[in-house]
Amino acid sequence: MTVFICSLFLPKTVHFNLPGQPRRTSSGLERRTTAPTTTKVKPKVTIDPTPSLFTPRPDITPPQTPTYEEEQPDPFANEDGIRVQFPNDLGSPSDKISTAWGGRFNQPKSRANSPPPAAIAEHGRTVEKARELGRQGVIQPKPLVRSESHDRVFASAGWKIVDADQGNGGLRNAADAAAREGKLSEYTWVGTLGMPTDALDGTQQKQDIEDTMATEHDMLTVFCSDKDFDGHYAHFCKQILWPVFHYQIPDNPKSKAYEDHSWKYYVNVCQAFADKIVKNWKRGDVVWVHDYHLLLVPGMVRQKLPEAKIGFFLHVAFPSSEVFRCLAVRKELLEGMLGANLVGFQIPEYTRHFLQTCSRILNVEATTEGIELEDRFVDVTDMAIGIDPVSLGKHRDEENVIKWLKIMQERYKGKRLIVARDKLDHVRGVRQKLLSYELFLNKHPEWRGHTVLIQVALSTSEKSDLDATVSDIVTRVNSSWANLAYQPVVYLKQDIDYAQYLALLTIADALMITSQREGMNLTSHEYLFCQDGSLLPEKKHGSLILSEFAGTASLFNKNELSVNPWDYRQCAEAIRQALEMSPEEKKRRWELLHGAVAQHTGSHWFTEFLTHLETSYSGQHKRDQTSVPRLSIPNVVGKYQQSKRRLFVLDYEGTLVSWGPLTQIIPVSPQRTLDILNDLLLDERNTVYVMSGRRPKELERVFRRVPNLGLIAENGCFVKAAQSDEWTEMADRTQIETWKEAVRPIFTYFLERTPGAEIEERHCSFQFHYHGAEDIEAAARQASECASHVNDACESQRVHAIPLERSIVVEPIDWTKKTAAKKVFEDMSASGEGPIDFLMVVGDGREDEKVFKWANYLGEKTVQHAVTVNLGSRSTEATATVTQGVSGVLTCLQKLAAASGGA
Ligand SMILES: O=P(O)(O)OC[C@H]1O[C@H](O[C@H]2O[C@H](CO)[C@@H](O)[C@H](O)[C@H]2O)[C@H](O)[C@@H](O)[C@@H]1O
Repeated sequence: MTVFICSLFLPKTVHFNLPGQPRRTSSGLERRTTAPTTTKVKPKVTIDPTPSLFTPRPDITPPQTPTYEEEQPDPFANEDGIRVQFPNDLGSPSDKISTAWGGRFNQPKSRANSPPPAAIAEHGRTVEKARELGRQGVIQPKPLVRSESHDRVFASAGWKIVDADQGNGGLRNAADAAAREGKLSEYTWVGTLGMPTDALDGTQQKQDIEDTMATEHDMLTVFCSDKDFDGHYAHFCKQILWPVFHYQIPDNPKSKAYEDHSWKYYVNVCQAFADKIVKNWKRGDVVWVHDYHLLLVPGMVRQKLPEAKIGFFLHVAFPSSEVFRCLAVRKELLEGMLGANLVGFQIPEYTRHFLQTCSRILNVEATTEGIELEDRFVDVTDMAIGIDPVSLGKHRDEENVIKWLKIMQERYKGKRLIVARDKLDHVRGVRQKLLSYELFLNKHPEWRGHTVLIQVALSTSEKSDLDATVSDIVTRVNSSWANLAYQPVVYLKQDIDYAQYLALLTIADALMITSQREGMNLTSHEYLFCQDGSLLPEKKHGSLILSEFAGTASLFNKNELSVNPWDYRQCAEAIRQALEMSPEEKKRRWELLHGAVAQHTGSHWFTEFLTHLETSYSGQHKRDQTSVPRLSIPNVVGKYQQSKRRLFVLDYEGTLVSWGPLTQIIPVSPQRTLDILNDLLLDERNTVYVMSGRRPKELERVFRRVPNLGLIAENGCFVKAAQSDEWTEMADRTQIETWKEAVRPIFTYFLERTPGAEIEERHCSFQFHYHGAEDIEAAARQASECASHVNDACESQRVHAIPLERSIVVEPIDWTKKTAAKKVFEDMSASGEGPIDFLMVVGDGREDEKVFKWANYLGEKTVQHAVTVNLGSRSTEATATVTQGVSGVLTCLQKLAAASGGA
């Protein structure tokens, strides 16, 4: 069994050694597909000449920026040649995000802009459209900078597989840790190389790269055209999904979240992933798809492989349904995700949002466990990712980190340091942080000259005014309070290497995260780890200032200094608190925070998800109609004859008679049904209950000619015991009346806006029917809105609105067919007439599933023979099915009644 870990970027990519260009020399041999061109003497090239802030002292030599004059070790690899996975939330330090895709000198350039996007070309308005988009801030593909000779150079260049600097470091670290701990044996990554590949089309080299990735690195390479990748990643992911998932509200005039041509590229890339998976999948394999880049993949794979075990995990936030519903392709995205057997989120808030969004937009039933689709159930859960303390510990103790610590100790002697490393995009809240720091210095003159904010800011492809705004604030703060010996803000608009990063986290007095939204934030975990005092005992247990909008906050129980990044006063106060907190208080908080980090490791997350997926899959698989065996009548007859006390719980419409809409006058029960029930009741060992959504009076009328029959009405809210004329109201009347008062005006409101719809009120439920509506589609939208309103308004009242076929029903959560059946069973068991040793439940609907589940879980000790039978087409908890519908059920009951005589 192989686990396919599907993520947009593979952990490895290709480095080309071009003539006259620096040679990269991390692990792996250089390969050459075609004959090498003559290599001239290589000029000395220095990459990434990070200007140092720190004045080197003769006695302390800072680690040098590596050059490529000679074969150099990978500057980001450790001694074993293993490349360090840099901070989980941001990617590698060498990853200049703006130039990452198609911008590296040692990888081909993109053909993305040639020809122009179809939608633009089709309208014949290329220039005009481009200008218009430009005015709106949309980044258009840059002019083509490659040529045929460019392609030839790459096609004949030597190449090697190297560790990639793009992608989700948290995921990779978690997979590595799980594998190291022996919890993950066979796995294969599926992803792209994170570089343009059009230039390699038709070359042997492309095939060789694909083969090497597969055979030597267990990685399946997904190739897509540069145009598809660019439209998918730079546009649809970055301009539409990323902002919307992080609450950059599309109503904002600057929002780019409109429906545009990039959707089709998103579809194409997802399809390329799905095709690759389908081609390589074998029965029993697990497909685990990651993050917002690949939302459609689970659905696409499910279409081709209905049996596949598919998990999906969203690493970023999932917004409230009010924000998500602004996406033009909202349905498609949700349906794509629901192709999985298990959908996972970082924290409960995102899970809640997703369940609510599905219920509102897709009009499906959402329970706390997941989503009930027509033909299957999708489990939904949350489990927070974490870091890998073992490998982090190793890196933290490396010589380079210690060197940098010394440098910084010297440079910032006597200063208190607040540190941060963020992507410079709006959602990370760097602007808010700087403004809060400015306010802090204004309010607390005593801290001027003694505190420094070190902000590392990584550029992004997002061209925005944010860059300028942030630089202005930095200049303003520095010009207000700096002097020759002091600079209050050190602002690095570039990345730092891994050793510097770990040194920064170790020497800090506080880490400040002010994300406006963030899926998780593992930088804070790494910081807490580095604050254990093992390298710098005098700098330990530093404070964590953390936005309440970062997913991580939900793990920390407010032991961090929790802030709302928009509340500058609160943030400024948190800085003061962090700096002035007593050592005891810092220690107390750190221990609790560190405990949470140690408990939620990446490896734990990884294995927990796969275990949950296994359970979800087997549960769901068991319920798939095709895998539930046909009811064997001889077998049931055998059990029936062995038993002394029997209970039958039989659904009415759809099971004992053909189904009729609840609003219609109840059909007269066919004589055959009544006769069979009477035959069954001739045997004194039998007790028979019929359960229905109908009102008590209706059931009484229908079954008046079946004396001694027990009845369960209104889906479990009323029970009439067999041999009794009295109804017992199971539900709490006051509670019912209270929520009905809240629901009534909501129903009336939507009724007025849905011509042709009608409301049906029962004792314990309300139903909004729209099968007679003039415009069914509009009515379905109104009904789903109505259900959301009811669910919001009555959240605390133990009632829920559920979409049904052309209606929604609002009914209590605590009284169901299951609770009624259970009560009947318990009362009979307590009656002193001996245990029930035969229980048969037959039904066809959603409500009956709960009864099946209850009956199956009773176990042999409680009831020797429990038979649960489903005759619907849905996935089911029942242990058997009948395929001939009502007639099949009646035949079975008839045979049982006949078998009584022979007992
Ligand atoms: O920038 P992208 O290539 O689109 O990827 C988005 C980010 O993905 C990763 O971060 C996300 O996952 C982290 C681990 O689960 C989580 O802590 C974080 O909040 C998420 O945003 C990746 O680590 C980042 O570098 C990417 O920017």
